[in-house]
Amino acid sequence: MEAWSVYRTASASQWTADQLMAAKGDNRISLVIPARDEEATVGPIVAAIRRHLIERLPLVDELVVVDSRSTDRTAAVAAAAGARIVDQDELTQDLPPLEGKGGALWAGLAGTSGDVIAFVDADLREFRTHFVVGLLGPLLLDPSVAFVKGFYHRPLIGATNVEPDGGGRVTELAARPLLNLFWPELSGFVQPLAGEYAGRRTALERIPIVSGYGVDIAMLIDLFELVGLDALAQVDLGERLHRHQSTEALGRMSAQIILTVWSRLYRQGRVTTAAPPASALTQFRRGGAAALPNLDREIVVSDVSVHERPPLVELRDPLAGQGRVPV
Ligand SMILES: O=c1ccn([C@@H]2O[C@H](COP(=O)(O)OP(=O)(O)O)[C@@H](O)[C@H]2O)c(=O)[nH]1
Ligand SMILES: O=C(O)[C@@H](COP(=O)(O)O)O[C@H]1O[C@H](CO)[C@@H](O)[C@H](O)[C@H]1O
Repeated sequence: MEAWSVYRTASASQWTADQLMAAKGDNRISLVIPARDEEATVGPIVAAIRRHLIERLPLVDELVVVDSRSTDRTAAVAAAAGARIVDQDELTQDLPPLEGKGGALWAGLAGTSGDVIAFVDADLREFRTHFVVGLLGPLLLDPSVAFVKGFYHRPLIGATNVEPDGGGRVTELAARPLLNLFWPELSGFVQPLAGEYAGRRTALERIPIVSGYGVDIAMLIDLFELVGLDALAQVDLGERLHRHQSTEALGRMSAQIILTVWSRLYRQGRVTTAAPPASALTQFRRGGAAALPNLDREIVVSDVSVHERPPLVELRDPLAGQGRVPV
């Protein structure tokens, strides 16, 4: 891990957008922002990318916000700021639905044409475009890199205080331990669940896309299996501020991540089982109607199952997708 980290860890400050413009060549670059109910933050993110990375310098060729079944004005706000809107369900034709963030990312991949695709969350505060420049650097400067994850310090912004590195709770309590135990080669990734990453289409279209919040860890594991650790990299983007979900919501996210990890272990023959794991999560919420005697809590049961779509190349051409990807 240390050897990999030494030569595959970079900093966004190592290059500028102008340098990347010179290195871009014939590469077309798509930027995809998955967004569910992000009207409060998606506009400034889109506006900054359009202003600095499209209008001032045409580094980004395609800027898409995937409207992930939002119930607010996310699509209108993003369109007004200059993004093309893709509805999460418009491209699925007769495919079974793919829920949650994974479905949004699938729509972003299927609905764009760039040779390189970068993904940025829509709930970022104080977004700056060096996030995108940082992610693109290794891909435009090193043909042996297929996929780049961002990493950053992640303050946890509470109602009354800020915990400097308290963010990334599911990363620290679930994803990092699981990866260290079962894929120690990936233990060098500082933020394995980072929502900011970029990759070559030739790789991203040859892995399955997992639904919900399993998508990020599945992508890292599946790309590691497909292209190898040497083709993966990470870039320091400084600090990331975003909207935090409740502990209850992160419990559901964690369950999806654990089920996704289990599915990879099972697929690789590293675990066998007579009884597959359940897919319902029971949680207990203060207040609400007492559901059982002496249980002064509301019982909340959630379906935390994860599903996946086959690699895009296989959906287009059933015979494609064999073997490792030439990066
Ligand atoms: O069903 C979903 C859930 C999330 N997201 C988006 O995926 C990104 C990361 O999700 P979220 O912020 O909920 O995760 P967190 O950062 O809290 O772990 C955000 O841009 C969300 O708007 C989405 O497009 N569809
Ligand atoms: O890293 C994490 O633990 C979670 C939750 O972060 P916080 O504890 O709310 O800062 O956030 C990430 O995980 C999600 C699942 O992979 C990603 O979809 C998010 O983009 C990422 O922010």
